Amino acid sequence: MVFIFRTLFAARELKKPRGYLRSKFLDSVRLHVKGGTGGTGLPKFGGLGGQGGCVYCIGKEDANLKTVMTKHRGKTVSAGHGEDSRKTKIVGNPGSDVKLEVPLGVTVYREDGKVLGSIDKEGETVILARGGPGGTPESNFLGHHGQLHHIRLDLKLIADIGLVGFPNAGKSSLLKAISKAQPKIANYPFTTIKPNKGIIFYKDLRQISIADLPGLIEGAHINVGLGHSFLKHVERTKILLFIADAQGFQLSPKYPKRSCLETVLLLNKELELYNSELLQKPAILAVNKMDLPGTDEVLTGIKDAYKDINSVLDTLPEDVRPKNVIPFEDIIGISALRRGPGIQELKELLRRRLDELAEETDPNIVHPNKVLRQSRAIVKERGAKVT
Ligand SMILES: Nc1nc2c(ncn2[C@@H]2O[C@H](COP(=O)(O)OP(=O)(O)OP(=O)(O)O)[C@@H](O)[C@H]2O)c(=O)[nH]1
Repeated sequence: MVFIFRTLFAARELKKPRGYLRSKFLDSVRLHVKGGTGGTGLPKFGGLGGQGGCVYCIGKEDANLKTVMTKHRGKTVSAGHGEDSRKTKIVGNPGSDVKLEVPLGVTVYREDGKVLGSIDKEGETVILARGGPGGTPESNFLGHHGQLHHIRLDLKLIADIGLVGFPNAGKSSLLKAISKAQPKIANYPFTTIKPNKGIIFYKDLRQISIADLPGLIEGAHINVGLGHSFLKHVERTKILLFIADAQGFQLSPKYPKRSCLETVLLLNKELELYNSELLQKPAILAVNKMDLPGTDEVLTGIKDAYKDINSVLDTLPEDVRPKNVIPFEDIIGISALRRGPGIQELKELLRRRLDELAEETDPNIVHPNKVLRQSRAIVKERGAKVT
């Protein structure tokens, strides 16, 4: 009997979390960092102590937070102390700096929530803890301690396009169809449990990055499903690409079945509840699985609905209605499976829209969309004109 219990308990203890849940992706790391102490001066000769070294992070394209974590887990990352002043070396050498290589898209937060800086480009640096100054006559020749901080490195993927959709909509299939990424594809929700990033290559060597974010579901903003933990990655993308299953979505029999239009509005609502500023980003809607029967009518229905979406909203259940509806720049039908129809068109469209956006944000170019967006913002600010 005892043997049976022991064996059973041992088996339970040894059981590791399922492979697909053991994600290698880390998007937040906490560290304890300490700048070096300044060296002591030499009063007899007026010698100055060396400055303590700094701990800083530097942007590197292929770095990841997992490596930072494994290297420094449970330890204080400390820079070297400044050298004391000596008879033979009146000014002490500065302490050695410690450099942490971090991926692009990292924001550094201090323990009190203050943002120390962010890393968006290769080689960009942010000081995490400064070294203390060396001893001088003003400080009685005593070196000062370096800064000591608990910091958080928070990664938000930087991509040109952010792919958002409900589980099973075909995000991974689309990523695979238009880029060289190899995401996991399966016919059950939540196959994607970590963000995937792919690069779309064009014949003229142009490259566009696209991030596939794990499936959102109704209530993600209150942490239902995988919650909104991955929604932050949308913040640093330039264009949002919504993908919806033309057949609609039902998470399980206890949840209501949502039509394709309802899933799009629910996605809109989840983004709005997470951060309403996300709705200002240019957005494209791709209705997927157009190879299946009856989907042409669904696409036409959605295009018609978006011609006057506010009147359609009144006919829909209250729980799917967002306060502000995203004005999609394009609505396109695609079939992501086996690079079906619409994929090439979507690839070109993404490129065109990104180019237009770049022109819009260039202050030297007056682009019609820029004028339109600005006038929309003015109307919002001042309210509608009553005549
Ligand atoms: N018929 C058809 N099936 C598709 C198409 N695109 C994707 N699928 C199928 O839909 C299912 C889900 O596809 P995925 O690409 O894994 O969907 P996902 O949105 O990444 O799903 P999550 O990982 O759960 O977020 C798979 O069985 C795909 O084969 C399509 O264009 N046509």
